[in-house]
Amino acid sequence: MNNSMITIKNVNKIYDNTTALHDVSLDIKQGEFIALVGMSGGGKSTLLRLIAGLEQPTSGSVTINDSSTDSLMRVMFQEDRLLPWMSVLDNLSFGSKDKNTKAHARQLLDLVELGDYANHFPNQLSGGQKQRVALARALMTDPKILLLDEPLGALDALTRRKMQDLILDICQKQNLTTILVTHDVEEAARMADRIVVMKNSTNSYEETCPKNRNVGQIGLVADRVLGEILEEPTLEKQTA
Ligand SMILES: Nc1ncnc2c1ncn2[C@@H]1O[C@H](COP(=O)(O)OP(=O)(O)OP(=O)(O)O)[C@@H](O)[C@H]1O
Repeated sequence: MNNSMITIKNVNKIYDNTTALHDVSLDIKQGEFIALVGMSGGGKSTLLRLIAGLEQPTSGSVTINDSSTDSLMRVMFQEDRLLPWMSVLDNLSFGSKDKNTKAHARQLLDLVELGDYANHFPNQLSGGQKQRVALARALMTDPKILLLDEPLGALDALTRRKMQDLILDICQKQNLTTILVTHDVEEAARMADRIVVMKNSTNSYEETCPKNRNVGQIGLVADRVLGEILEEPTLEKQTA
């Protein structure tokens, strides 16, 4: 049985004179957690945008192997993108008066441990709390695919670590197919089933992470991945 959720086949994405993606192929299984890492400008966010359907490839194909609905996929960004004039609860339910919608929103706030903050406004929350609201909001439509574009980049190390555990726990329990773009190789090694390194706009290196890994294994995987990333010639060398 083919249980692949996302199939990316020979994708190229060219903007004017810039090749953002070159011959990228990737098969992502249902329930798999993928981390995309690599040098700045390597095409990570571009690939995420193509998967989200926000842009189209120049050539090649991105196929989502599920009956497409609007709620299939949700993206979470580095900025929380909450509406400042709405309470936390309304940010999830978009002000809906529907009892079921509100109950679902409250359930999700409990899930992200913010049950007591439903009536707060975004400016009354810490950065980590705002990102937890953003996570709860992303889950409102019961998506099957979660796309995470550096969602923890602005958080301090301790909050970041707690958010990593929370996201992992939710993704596992809800069997979400997840793609995380991150600059933090240790975060990738801690969270992902598979790490894909974008090198010269190509996904030329992959690392499968051991299950139930310990701290030592996380460190080893992170080191190897970092070594792969740093092998890439600098931008100056590429254009020379
Ligand atoms: N809309 C656009 N128009 C023109 N060029 C773009 C556009 N979006 C991305 N690019 C270029 O494509 C390349 C890949 O960009 P992308 O943002 O995908 O990289 P990234 O790996 O996510 O980088 P970072 O880690 O810095 O966020 C870069 O050279 C970038 O300048």
